[in-house]
Amino acid sequence: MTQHHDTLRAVTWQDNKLQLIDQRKLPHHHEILSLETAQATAQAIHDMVVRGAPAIGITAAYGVVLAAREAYRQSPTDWMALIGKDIEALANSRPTAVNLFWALRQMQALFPQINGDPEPVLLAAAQQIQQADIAANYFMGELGASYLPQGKSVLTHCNTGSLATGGYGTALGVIRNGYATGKIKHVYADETRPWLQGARLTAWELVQDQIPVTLLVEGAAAALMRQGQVAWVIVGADRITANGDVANKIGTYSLAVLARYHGIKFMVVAPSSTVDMQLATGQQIVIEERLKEEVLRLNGQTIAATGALAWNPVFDVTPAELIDVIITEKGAIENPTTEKMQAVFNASL
Ligand SMILES: CSC[C@H]1O[C@H](OP(=O)(O)O)[C@H](O)[C@@H]1O
Repeated sequence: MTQHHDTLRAVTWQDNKLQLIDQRKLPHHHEILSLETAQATAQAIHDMVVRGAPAIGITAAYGVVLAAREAYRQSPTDWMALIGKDIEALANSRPTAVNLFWALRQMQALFPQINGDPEPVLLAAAQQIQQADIAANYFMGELGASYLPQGKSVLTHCNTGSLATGGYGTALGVIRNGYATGKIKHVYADETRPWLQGARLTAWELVQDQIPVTLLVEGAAAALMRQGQVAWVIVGADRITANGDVANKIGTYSLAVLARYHGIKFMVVAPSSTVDMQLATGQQIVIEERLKEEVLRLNGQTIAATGALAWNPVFDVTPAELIDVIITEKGAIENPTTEKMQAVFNASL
Protein backbone atom coordinates (compact mmCIF):
# COMPACT_ATOMS: atom_id res chain seq x y z
CA MET A 1 0.00 0.00 0.00
CA THR A 2 1.65 3.29 -1.04
CA GLN A 3 0.11 6.30 0.59
CA HIS A 4 1.82 9.67 0.84
CA HIS A 5 1.61 11.99 3.79
CA ASP A 6 -1.17 14.09 2.34
CA THR A 7 -3.50 11.10 2.12
CA LEU A 8 -2.34 8.91 4.99
CA ARG A 9 -4.91 9.11 7.79
CA ALA A 10 -4.57 7.17 11.04
CA VAL A 11 -8.16 8.15 11.95
CA THR A 12 -11.12 8.42 9.58
CA TRP A 13 -14.93 8.52 9.87
CA GLN A 14 -16.39 6.36 7.12
CA ASP A 15 -19.69 4.49 6.63
CA ASN A 16 -20.93 6.02 9.89
CA LYS A 17 -18.12 4.30 11.78
CA LEU A 18 -14.77 5.28 13.27
CA GLN A 19 -11.98 3.63 11.30
CA LEU A 20 -8.47 3.31 12.77
CA ILE A 21 -5.28 1.96 11.22
CA ASP A 22 -4.12 -0.66 13.72
CA GLN A 23 -0.67 0.82 14.38
CA ARG A 24 0.33 -2.22 16.44
CA LYS A 25 0.54 -4.17 13.16
CA LEU A 26 2.54 -1.65 11.08
CA PRO A 27 4.73 -1.60 9.07
CA HIS A 28 4.25 -5.12 7.71
CA HIS A 29 0.48 -5.40 8.06
CA HIS A 30 -1.93 -2.60 7.20
CA GLU A 31 -5.19 -3.43 8.98
CA ILE A 32 -8.18 -1.20 9.72
CA LEU A 33 -10.35 -1.51 12.82
CA SER A 34 -13.96 -0.29 12.44
CA LEU A 35 -15.41 0.90 15.76
CA GLU A 36 -19.07 1.62 16.60
CA THR A 37 -18.95 2.24 20.36
CA ALA A 38 -17.19 4.67 22.70
CA GLN A 39 -16.08 1.79 24.93
CA ALA A 40 -14.31 0.11 21.98
CA THR A 41 -12.76 3.48 21.13
CA ALA A 42 -11.44 3.93 24.66
CA GLN A 43 -9.97 0.41 24.53
CA ALA A 44 -8.32 1.18 21.17
CA ILE A 45 -6.64 4.27 22.63
CA HIS A 46 -5.49 2.36 25.72
CA ASP A 47 -4.14 -0.53 23.60
CA MET A 48 -2.35 1.94 21.27
CA VAL A 49 -4.21 0.83 18.18
CA VAL A 50 -4.09 4.58 17.64
CA ARG A 51 -1.47 6.70 19.41
CA GLY A 52 0.12 10.11 19.20
CA ALA A 53 -1.19 13.05 21.20
CA PRO A 54 -3.26 14.83 18.50
CA ALA A 55 -4.51 11.54 17.01
CA ILE A 56 -5.64 10.45 20.48
CA GLY A 57 -7.60 13.70 20.89
CA ILE A 58 -9.22 13.37 17.46
CA THR A 59 -10.11 9.73 18.16
CA ALA A 60 -11.66 10.69 21.50
CA ALA A 61 -13.74 13.34 19.74
CA TYR A 62 -15.16 10.69 17.39
CA GLY A 63 -15.63 8.48 20.46
CA VAL A 64 -17.97 11.14 21.86
CA VAL A 65 -19.99 10.98 18.62
CA LEU A 66 -20.39 7.21 19.09
CA ALA A 67 -21.27 7.70 22.76
CA ALA A 68 -23.95 10.26 21.90
CA ARG A 69 -25.43 7.99 19.22
CA GLU A 70 -25.81 5.17 21.76
CA ALA A 71 -27.15 7.41 24.55
CA TYR A 72 -29.67 9.09 22.23
CA ARG A 73 -30.83 5.69 20.97
CA GLN A 74 -31.46 4.65 24.55
CA SER A 75 -33.21 7.88 25.52
CA PRO A 76 -33.78 10.84 23.14
CA THR A 77 -34.73 13.01 26.09
CA ASP A 78 -32.09 11.96 28.67
CA TRP A 79 -29.07 11.17 26.47
CA MET A 80 -26.90 13.77 28.27
CA ALA A 81 -27.44 11.95 31.56
CA LEU A 82 -26.60 8.58 30.00
CA ILE A 83 -23.45 9.59 28.12
CA GLY A 84 -21.27 10.12 31.22
CA LYS A 85 -19.96 6.55 31.60
CA ASP A 86 -18.67 6.53 28.02
CA ILE A 87 -17.01 9.95 28.40
CA GLU A 88 -15.35 8.63 31.56
CA ALA A 89 -14.06 5.54 29.73
CA LEU A 90 -12.51 7.78 27.07
CA ALA A 91 -10.97 10.06 29.73
CA ASN A 92 -9.44 7.04 31.51
CA SER A 93 -7.87 5.53 28.39
CA ARG A 94 -4.42 7.23 28.66
CA PRO A 95 -3.31 9.95 31.13
CA THR A 96 -0.46 12.00 29.64
CA ALA A 97 -1.51 13.49 26.29
CA VAL A 98 -3.59 16.54 27.21
CA ASN A 99 -5.13 16.56 23.71
CA LEU A 100 -7.47 13.78 24.86
CA PHE A 101 -8.93 15.92 27.66
CA TRP A 102 -8.95 19.04 25.49
CA ALA A 103 -11.02 17.22 22.84
CA LEU A 104 -13.48 15.84 25.41
CA ARG A 105 -13.97 19.36 26.82
CA GLN A 106 -14.50 20.80 23.34
CA MET A 107 -17.15 18.20 22.52
CA GLN A 108 -18.96 18.36 25.87
CA ALA A 109 -19.17 22.16 25.65
CA LEU A 110 -21.56 21.66 22.71
CA PHE A 111 -24.05 19.49 24.59
CA PRO A 112 -26.21 22.25 26.15
CA GLN A 113 -26.91 23.87 22.79
CA ILE A 114 -28.05 20.65 21.07
CA ASN A 115 -31.73 20.07 20.36
CA GLY A 116 -32.77 16.67 19.09
CA ASP A 117 -30.33 14.10 17.71
CA PRO A 118 -26.80 15.07 18.86
CA GLU A 119 -24.92 13.02 16.27
CA PRO A 120 -24.90 15.47 13.32
CA VAL A 121 -23.67 18.40 15.43
CA LEU A 122 -21.05 16.35 17.27
CA LEU A 123 -19.82 14.63 14.10
CA ALA A 124 -19.31 18.02 12.42
CA ALA A 125 -17.38 19.19 15.50
CA ALA A 126 -15.12 16.12 15.52
CA GLN A 127 -14.44 16.50 11.80
CA GLN A 128 -13.61 20.17 12.37
CA ILE A 129 -11.13 19.21 15.11
CA GLN A 130 -9.38 16.86 12.68
CA GLN A 131 -9.35 19.39 9.82
CA ALA A 132 -8.02 22.13 12.11
CA ASP A 133 -5.25 19.79 13.29
CA ILE A 134 -4.19 19.10 9.71
CA ALA A 135 -4.20 22.82 8.87
CA ALA A 136 -2.14 23.53 12.00
CA ASN A 137 0.39 20.89 10.93
CA TYR A 138 0.90 22.45 7.52
CA PHE A 139 1.38 25.88 9.11
CA MET A 140 3.79 24.53 11.75
CA GLY A 141 5.66 22.60 9.06
CA GLU A 142 6.43 25.86 7.28
CA LEU A 143 7.17 27.84 10.46
CA GLY A 144 9.46 25.16 11.89
CA ALA A 145 11.33 24.65 8.62
CA SER A 146 12.07 28.39 8.50
CA TYR A 147 14.43 27.84 11.46
CA LEU A 148 16.49 25.18 9.68
CA PRO A 149 19.80 25.83 7.89
CA GLN A 150 20.12 24.68 4.28
CA GLY A 151 21.12 21.11 3.44
CA LYS A 152 21.61 19.65 6.90
CA SER A 153 20.57 16.50 8.75
CA VAL A 154 18.12 16.31 11.64
CA LEU A 155 17.34 13.75 14.33
CA THR A 156 13.79 12.89 15.39
CA HIS A 157 12.31 10.65 18.08
CA CYS A 158 9.20 8.45 18.21
CA ASN A 159 6.51 9.08 15.58
CA THR A 160 4.98 12.49 15.03
CA GLY A 161 3.67 12.09 11.50
CA SER A 162 0.32 11.38 9.86
CA LEU A 163 0.00 8.35 12.15
CA ALA A 164 0.20 10.53 15.29
CA THR A 165 -2.05 13.39 14.18
CA GLY A 166 -5.00 14.29 11.98
CA GLY A 167 -2.58 14.12 9.05
CA TYR A 168 0.84 15.37 7.81
CA GLY A 169 2.38 15.52 11.29
CA THR A 170 3.95 17.88 13.81
CA ALA A 171 7.73 17.31 14.02
CA LEU A 172 7.43 15.12 10.94
CA GLY A 173 5.49 17.96 9.29
CA VAL A 174 8.51 20.22 9.80
CA ILE A 175 10.70 17.45 8.42
CA ARG A 176 8.41 16.97 5.38
CA ASN A 177 8.43 20.71 4.67
CA GLY A 178 12.17 20.97 5.36
CA TYR A 179 12.95 18.16 2.95
CA ALA A 180 10.66 19.54 0.25
CA THR A 181 12.35 22.95 0.52
CA GLY A 182 15.92 21.60 0.55
CA LYS A 183 16.59 22.56 4.18
CA ILE A 184 16.89 18.91 5.22
CA LYS A 185 19.05 16.48 3.27
CA HIS A 186 18.76 13.47 5.59
CA VAL A 187 16.69 12.32 8.57
CA TYR A 188 18.00 10.26 11.45
CA ALA A 189 15.25 8.51 13.42
CA ASP A 190 15.85 6.56 16.57
CA GLU A 191 13.96 3.31 16.97
CA THR A 192 12.23 4.48 20.18
CA ARG A 193 12.10 1.47 22.47
CA PRO A 194 10.07 -0.30 23.67
CA TRP A 195 7.16 0.28 21.27
CA LEU A 196 9.42 1.11 18.30
CA GLN A 197 7.40 4.05 16.98
CA GLY A 198 10.57 5.21 15.20
CA ALA A 199 11.57 1.94 13.55
CA ARG A 200 8.02 0.82 12.73
CA LEU A 201 6.12 4.06 12.07
CA THR A 202 8.43 7.02 11.33
CA ALA A 203 10.70 4.98 9.07
CA TRP A 204 7.60 3.68 7.27
CA GLU A 205 6.13 7.15 6.75
CA LEU A 206 9.45 8.59 5.49
CA VAL A 207 10.15 5.64 3.18
CA GLN A 208 6.62 6.06 1.75
CA ASP A 209 7.47 9.72 1.07
CA GLN A 210 10.90 8.83 -0.35
CA ILE A 211 12.62 10.93 2.32
CA PRO A 212 16.03 9.40 3.19
CA VAL A 213 15.91 8.04 6.73
CA THR A 214 18.57 6.29 8.78
CA LEU A 215 17.49 4.40 11.89
CA LEU A 216 19.62 4.25 15.03
CA VAL A 217 19.23 2.81 18.49
CA GLU A 218 18.70 5.50 21.15
CA GLY A 219 22.12 4.68 22.59
CA ALA A 220 23.80 5.83 19.35
CA ALA A 221 22.43 9.38 19.49
CA ALA A 222 25.39 10.86 21.38
CA ALA A 223 27.96 9.37 18.99
CA LEU A 224 25.95 10.65 16.01
CA MET A 225 25.77 14.15 17.51
CA ARG A 226 29.49 14.07 18.26
CA GLN A 227 30.16 13.41 14.56
CA GLY A 228 28.66 16.82 13.83
CA GLN A 229 26.03 15.42 11.44
CA VAL A 230 22.94 16.73 13.21
CA ALA A 231 21.91 20.42 13.03
CA TRP A 232 18.60 20.10 14.91
CA VAL A 233 16.75 17.59 17.07
CA ILE A 234 13.04 17.90 16.19
CA VAL A 235 10.38 16.19 18.36
CA GLY A 236 6.68 16.31 19.18
CA ALA A 237 4.94 16.64 22.53
CA ASP A 238 2.15 15.16 24.59
CA ARG A 239 1.73 17.95 27.10
CA ILE A 240 3.41 21.37 27.37
CA THR A 241 2.97 23.20 30.69
CA ALA A 242 2.68 26.92 31.35
CA ASN A 243 6.45 27.38 31.80
CA GLY A 244 7.35 25.54 28.58
CA ASP A 245 8.29 22.16 30.11
CA VAL A 246 7.47 19.36 27.65
CA ALA A 247 6.27 15.82 28.24
CA ASN A 248 7.09 13.60 25.31
CA LYS A 249 8.09 10.02 24.51
CA ILE A 250 10.60 8.50 26.94
CA GLY A 251 14.10 9.32 25.72
CA THR A 252 13.26 12.89 24.67
CA TYR A 253 14.87 14.34 27.83
CA SER A 254 18.06 12.39 27.09
CA LEU A 255 18.17 13.81 23.57
CA ALA A 256 17.68 17.35 24.90
CA VAL A 257 20.58 16.99 27.36
CA LEU A 258 22.80 15.51 24.63
CA ALA A 259 21.80 18.22 22.15
CA ARG A 260 22.68 21.00 24.59
CA TYR A 261 26.02 19.34 25.40
CA HIS A 262 26.85 19.13 21.66
CA GLY A 263 25.66 22.63 20.79
CA ILE A 264 22.74 21.26 18.71
CA LYS A 265 19.41 23.11 18.56
CA PHE A 266 16.29 21.45 20.03
CA MET A 267 12.82 22.05 18.53
CA VAL A 268 9.45 20.93 19.87
CA VAL A 269 6.50 21.00 17.46
CA ALA A 270 2.94 20.77 18.80
CA PRO A 271 -0.50 22.32 18.23
CA SER A 272 -2.11 24.38 21.01
CA SER A 273 -4.32 21.38 21.88
CA THR A 274 -1.10 19.99 23.44
CA VAL A 275 -0.58 23.05 25.68
CA ASP A 276 -1.83 22.82 29.27
CA MET A 277 -1.69 26.29 30.83
CA GLN A 278 -3.40 24.91 33.97
CA LEU A 279 -0.17 23.14 35.00
CA ALA A 280 2.63 25.47 36.11
CA THR A 281 5.52 23.06 35.47
CA GLY A 282 6.26 19.64 34.03
CA GLN A 283 6.64 18.17 37.54
CA GLN A 284 2.83 18.09 37.72
CA ILE A 285 2.38 15.98 34.56
CA VAL A 286 1.12 12.42 35.11
CA ILE A 287 3.58 10.12 33.34
CA GLU A 288 1.99 6.95 31.99
CA GLU A 289 3.64 3.69 32.99
CA ARG A 290 2.74 0.71 30.88
CA LEU A 291 3.09 -3.04 31.39
CA LYS A 292 6.62 -4.29 32.10
CA GLU A 293 6.04 -6.94 29.40
CA GLU A 294 6.44 -4.17 26.80
CA VAL A 295 10.11 -4.00 27.87
CA LEU A 296 10.68 -7.69 28.62
CA ARG A 297 9.12 -9.00 25.39
CA LEU A 298 9.32 -8.08 21.70
CA ASN A 299 6.90 -9.38 19.05
CA GLY A 300 5.66 -11.96 21.54
CA GLN A 301 9.15 -13.26 22.31
CA THR A 302 10.72 -12.87 25.74
CA ILE A 303 14.02 -11.03 25.22
CA ALA A 304 14.98 -10.53 28.89
CA ALA A 305 16.25 -12.99 31.46
CA THR A 306 13.38 -14.71 33.23
CA GLY A 307 12.88 -13.15 36.64
CA ALA A 308 14.10 -9.70 35.59
CA LEU A 309 11.73 -6.83 36.42
CA ALA A 310 11.20 -3.77 34.22
CA TRP A 311 10.41 -0.07 34.65
CA ASN A 312 8.35 1.25 31.73
CA PRO A 313 7.49 4.95 31.92
CA VAL A 314 6.51 5.84 28.34
CA PHE A 315 7.05 9.60 28.67
CA ASP A 316 9.56 11.93 30.28
CA VAL A 317 9.71 15.68 30.89
CA THR A 318 12.18 17.98 29.16
CA PRO A 319 12.71 21.23 31.09
CA ALA A 320 12.06 24.43 29.13
CA GLU A 321 15.67 25.60 29.54
CA LEU A 322 16.81 22.79 27.25
CA ILE A 323 14.40 23.79 24.46
CA ASP A 324 15.45 26.33 21.84
CA VAL A 325 12.01 26.78 20.26
CA ILE A 326 8.46 25.48 20.60
CA ILE A 327 6.61 25.66 17.28
CA THR A 328 2.80 25.94 17.49
CA GLU A 329 0.08 27.09 15.10
CA LYS A 330 -0.21 30.22 17.24
CA GLY A 331 3.45 31.09 16.72
CA ALA A 332 6.99 30.18 17.81
CA ILE A 333 8.13 30.50 21.43
CA GLU A 334 11.92 30.85 21.48
CA ASN A 335 13.74 29.97 24.73
CA PRO A 336 10.34 29.34 26.35
CA THR A 337 9.44 30.86 29.72
CA THR A 338 6.13 31.27 31.55
CA GLU A 339 5.93 34.89 30.44
CA LYS A 340 6.46 33.99 26.79
CA MET A 341 3.92 31.14 26.97
CA GLN A 342 1.33 33.43 28.55
CA ALA A 343 1.89 36.01 25.85
CA VAL A 344 0.88 33.44 23.25
CA PHE A 345 -1.67 31.28 25.05
CA ASN A 346 -3.38 33.15 27.83
CA ALA A 347 -4.09 35.82 25.25
CA SER A 348 -5.87 33.21 23.18
CA LEU A 349 -7.67 31.35 25.99
C1 LIG B 1 2.48 14.27 17.34
S1 LIG B 1 2.83 14.03 18.97
C2 LIG B 1 3.04 12.31 19.08
C3 LIG B 1 3.64 11.96 20.41
O1 LIG B 1 2.90 10.88 20.97
C4 LIG B 1 3.80 9.80 21.13
O2 LIG B 1 3.51 8.98 22.22
P1 LIG B 1 2.67 7.61 21.98
O3 LIG B 1 3.21 6.99 20.72
O4 LIG B 1 2.94 6.81 23.23
O5 LIG B 1 1.23 8.04 21.87
C5 LIG B 1 5.14 10.47 21.33
O6 LIG B 1 5.25 11.04 22.61
C6 LIG B 1 5.06 11.52 20.25
O7 LIG B 1 5.99 12.55 20.35
